Amino acid sequence: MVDNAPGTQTGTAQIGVTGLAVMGRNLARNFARNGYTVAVHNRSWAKTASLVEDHGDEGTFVPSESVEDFVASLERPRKIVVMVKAGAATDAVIDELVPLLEEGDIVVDAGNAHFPDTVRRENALRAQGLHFVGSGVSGGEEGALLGPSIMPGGTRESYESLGPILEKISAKVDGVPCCTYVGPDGAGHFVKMVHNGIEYADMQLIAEAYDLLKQGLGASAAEIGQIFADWNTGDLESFLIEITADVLQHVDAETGSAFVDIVLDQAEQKGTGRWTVQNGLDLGVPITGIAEATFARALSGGVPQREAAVGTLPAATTPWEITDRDAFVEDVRLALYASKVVAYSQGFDQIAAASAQFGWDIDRGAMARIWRGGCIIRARFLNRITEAYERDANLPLLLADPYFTGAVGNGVEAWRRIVSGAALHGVPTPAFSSSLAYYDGVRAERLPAALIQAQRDFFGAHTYRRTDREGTFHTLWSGDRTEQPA
Ligand SMILES: NC(=O)C1=CN([C@@H]2O[C@H](COP(=O)(O)OP(=O)(O)OC[C@H]3O[C@@H](n4cnc5c(N)ncnc54)[C@H](OP(=O)(O)O)[C@@H]3O)[C@@H](O)[C@H]2O)C=CC1
Ligand SMILES: O=C(CO)[C@H](O)[C@H](O)COP(=O)(O)O
Repeated sequence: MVDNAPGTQTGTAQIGVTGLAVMGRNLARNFARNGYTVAVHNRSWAKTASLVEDHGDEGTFVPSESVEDFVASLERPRKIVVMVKAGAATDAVIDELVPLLEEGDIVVDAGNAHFPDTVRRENALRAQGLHFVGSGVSGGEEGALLGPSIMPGGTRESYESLGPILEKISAKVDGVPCCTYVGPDGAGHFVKMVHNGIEYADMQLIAEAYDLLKQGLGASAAEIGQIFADWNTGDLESFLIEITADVLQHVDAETGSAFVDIVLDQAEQKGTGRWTVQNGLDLGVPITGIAEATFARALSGGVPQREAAVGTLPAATTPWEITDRDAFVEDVRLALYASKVVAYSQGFDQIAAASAQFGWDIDRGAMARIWRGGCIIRARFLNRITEAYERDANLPLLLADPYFTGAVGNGVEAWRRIVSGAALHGVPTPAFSSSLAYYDGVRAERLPAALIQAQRDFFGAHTYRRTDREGTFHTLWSGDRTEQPA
């Protein structure tokens, strides 16, 4: 049902959506299907018109051609979801909206904004008496329509009126909404950024598992697709494993080849993975799985370097002769699971570090809970992560939770066989390998970092601490080599 023609002003809409490309269009439909009267607007009229024409019967839409009419069509306090391209487009839309709004109105940026932008925008709107909610939304086109995972930040006060609406349209797992208040200003977009970083790691690990099965067993895409389908019935059950099985079994209509074999092997990105890695460096949190996944995309797209290397750099490997196919498949599965736990453990460390740095007080168990459904990284094992943080909300390392210690410990020998086999036989596994190196690093009783500290003190008088007493020291390396308190 369409409540008004463009240009009329009823002020009856309970929520508004501006930006009606794939995500905004489906979010608007989701609100309408859940019984809300939805004001809809897009910079160019065609998208608004086609939404109303194609889906006007799904609920009550109030379409507007101008921003002024759009704002006027909303009941107060207004709740406006902005779903446009991240960056300058979002600022442009906010700048247009703000002069038309009144104290207490809520602007929700549901795009993939970079969290420092969200902090800036929240400050600016708060100074004008408005609420600004930077909210992560994950689930793609289908999730937006059927129930995404929603990660709203901003003020708690804004969540009191906005939260119930967002919870209603979100995915549900065991009746629990995949939406909760994340924390002040940029917290929601930060959590969405880390979600995407983990998404990169998960996808890279799956791609490496596929490559291992392809190169190790010489298996076809369809055969590997069947292995992934089998894995999806166990601990690895997840949206990404499920779609991987589907993609690998898909045949290109034009050539009759496996679809994956005709796709150019250069992975692109819009940038959320890169932001996650940049932030990991800023916070000093080793998110090696996410970083390797991001760099692996960069390597795949490094055409001049790849052209210079292919056929030039010696492989110097012997063929990987696998005698027990089933045992190899099981080793890859265990290595994938263990590497995946490392990537999530590192991502949750990053959330904890940012939460402490920015005073966000993010509940990591709640984040795992709202990622169980609706989003791209939804997976059975997120239940286990939720349980781990319920056991200990301040868990310093997810890997050290007894469940994960056991699960990863169970696969560690398989993991070593796979990573060493891949190195011996020249199969690139950056995320599997770096995750195992992280595991061995974080569990080591003593690290060679001691030598780095000694070197730093030698060449730059950077000082060091001792294992046997408190204090900071410097050795007179170019003098008599006595030690002095620093
Ligand atoms: N696609 C996905 O799977 C997901 C996307 N997101 C995020 O959601 C947001 C929307 O994504 P998506 O639906 O894919 O659409 P796009 O990111 O392709 O953005 C297109 C929309 O932005 C509008 N727009 C662009 N520039 C401006 C501007 N200067 N002023 C006003 N409007 C502008 C367009 O209007 P017009 O029609 O007039 O050009 C259109 O409505 C993005 O921030 C994206 O990162 C989040 C999760 C998943
Ligand atoms: O936000 C998302 C899902 O939650 C998008 O799917 C994500 O932006 C895709 O990222 P990229 O294009 O960098 O692979």
